[in-house]
Amino acid sequence: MSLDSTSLMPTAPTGPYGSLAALEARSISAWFGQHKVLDRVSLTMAAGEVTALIGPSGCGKSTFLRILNRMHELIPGASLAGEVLLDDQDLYAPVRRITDARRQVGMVFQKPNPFPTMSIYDNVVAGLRLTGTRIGRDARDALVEECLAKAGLWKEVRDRLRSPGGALSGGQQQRLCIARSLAVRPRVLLMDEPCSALDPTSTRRIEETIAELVAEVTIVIVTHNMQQAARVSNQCAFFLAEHGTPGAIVEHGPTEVMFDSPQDSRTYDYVHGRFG
Ligand SMILES: Nc1ncnc2c1ncn2[C@@H]1O[C@H](COP(=O)(O)OP(=O)(O)OP(=O)(O)O)[C@@H](O)[C@H]1O
Repeated sequence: MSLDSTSLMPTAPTGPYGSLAALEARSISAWFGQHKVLDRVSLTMAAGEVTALIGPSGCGKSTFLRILNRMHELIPGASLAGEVLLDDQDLYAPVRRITDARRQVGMVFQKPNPFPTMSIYDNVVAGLRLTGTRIGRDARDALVEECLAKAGLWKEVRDRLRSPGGALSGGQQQRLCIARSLAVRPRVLLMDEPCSALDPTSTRRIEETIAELVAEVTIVIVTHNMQQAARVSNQCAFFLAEHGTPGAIVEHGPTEVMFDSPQDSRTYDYVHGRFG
């Protein structure tokens, strides 16, 4: 597949976004009990870019993503080795609180998961309570509008902010989840197949939102949709777990190169739909 003129691939920002952060994974290995599922994976996810993680089912993409915001360690029996650095600071340093790591590295999941009975407004600010952030009413109102606007949802919900989040369509719920993630001002946003439960129109809107958001937050997205990886990402990393071995990165680089002239024939075969 070649990249075409419909690409939404954003360019790295040149604007006044001083807080853009790079995320670097160094030699990450992961286990569930005795089962090793990732083997020494290293990847730098550049500030102000969208990095897509691609590869067949079961090669460890979601596990890798969960390690990037310290969710992996919550799973009973799960363990890991290696380092994750957010702007050169160790995310797993003993002095760093886990809630702080999650605030700085947010996550949007495959299935939209707003609090269904909570209002749209309260959904957006729900993360503030969890992180113990206190702000006044006016600032809160402004934050809700800002985050809903950034998630591309403000115009659709501005007149019904007190309606329950669960009353929105699937695509709107996913954009509400993006707004909720943004409200705590993360420096990195992880997205685990955020469009796989959505129709093509909602998918397109989320992709447009990603293209706009990357000006202020570094994005890492797992996707099985190669057209989507081509449209939204600047960089791609191809994961593979061959013949029962733990997942590893075969190749990574600029998306255009990964699709048009990768070094490894397995990368070419995968992105062109020949397996997986
Ligand atoms: N909670 C868990 N307990 C035990 N094993 C797990 C758990 N979660 C994932 N695994 C195993 O870890 C390996 C990697 O799974 P993971 O979900 O990270 O892969 P993936 O590439 O994201 O797959 P998919 O594309 O299907 O989501 C698989 O062998 C899977 O069975």
